[in-house]
Amino acid sequence: MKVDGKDWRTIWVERLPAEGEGGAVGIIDQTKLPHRLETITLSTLDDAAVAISDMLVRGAPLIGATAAYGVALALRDDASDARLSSAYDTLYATRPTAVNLRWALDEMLGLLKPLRHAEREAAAWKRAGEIANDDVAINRQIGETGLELIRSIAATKKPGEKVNILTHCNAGWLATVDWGTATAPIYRAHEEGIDIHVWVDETRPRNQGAYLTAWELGKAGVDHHLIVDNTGGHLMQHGMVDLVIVGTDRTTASGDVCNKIGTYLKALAAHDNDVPFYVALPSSTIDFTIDSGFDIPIEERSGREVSIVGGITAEGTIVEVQISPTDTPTANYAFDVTPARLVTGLITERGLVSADRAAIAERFQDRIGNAA
Ligand SMILES: CSC[C@@H](O)[C@@H](O)C(=O)COP(=O)(O)O
Repeated sequence: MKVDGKDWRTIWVERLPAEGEGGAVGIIDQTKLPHRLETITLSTLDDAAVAISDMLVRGAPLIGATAAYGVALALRDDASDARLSSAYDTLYATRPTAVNLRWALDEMLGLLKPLRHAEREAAAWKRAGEIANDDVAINRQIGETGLELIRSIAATKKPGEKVNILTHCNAGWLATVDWGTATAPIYRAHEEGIDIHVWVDETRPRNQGAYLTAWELGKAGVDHHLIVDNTGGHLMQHGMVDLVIVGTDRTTASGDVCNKIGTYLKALAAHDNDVPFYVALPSSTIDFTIDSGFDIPIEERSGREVSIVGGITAEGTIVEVQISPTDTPTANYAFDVTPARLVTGLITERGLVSADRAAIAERFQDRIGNAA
């Protein structure tokens, strides 16, 4: 997406490996947004692993793409089976919930394992690049699917009325390589001149809505308001939300949706108010090995994320402040599960799919066999 007139992706190749020199990957350091747009270079497997676990990159599809490049970086001086397998394990351990991580690592391992050691590094860079490029094309397609939904709602509006969309967390271009999942339909609708407005949940504790989604939408010129996490129910009761679109870190074969903590409460409020609740996802986010959402591992992160909030002072200094008594115990569950019955539909690269086992199996028949 464009930021101040310049085209950006969240991850890119800075240097392919050449004689005697390893490759390198550039990323936007998302821990610095929205106050600073800074990039850093990943040159080693550990750089990639830390970027994922410390959330310099985050969002299920981008975690997958970064892991793929992490494998490529790992093979620089050693392309043995042992190195491949330790790179897999190191990257797999970074974050537990987003299944795109396992998907991307399996893609890499499946391709590289049968190759001769001397062929592996170049093949890894090529496949990681394809995974990144495919993500862009898939999200663009998700945008087309979702655009139809937004168009049909826009057709019911009186002149001057906006289509109001609520989103949670950041399933924007920053969570992918480009376009985003939940935001792709929003950006496409904006491009088409449809009058849209987005309610952006701040998304405590890490504030992906406040720090990232609000920044993205602002840079793209999409009308939006940042709201605190508990506002959605009130807005829905007052007819101020036409549809909810969120992303997902893992959706099961039966259509249960795991996404950022708080998503479930939005789905409940949407259900109670007859507001359509859609989930946008690439098929790499479907875990065909799991049926119930309650079998999905839920990441628990440091309590510091709950008790300490970062921001910028009026003087432009970035600071962290403690918001609770220093000795208050905290709990930090990063994701929750929205049962399929609360999901109106899945917005995918293969069109709109019902959140139920038969519909998912029918649309993604070819993917089921690949499930580990
Ligand atoms: C297109 S991204 C989908 C999800 O990964 C997104 O909604 C989300 O929950 C991100 O969580 P994060 O903890 O920031 O990685």
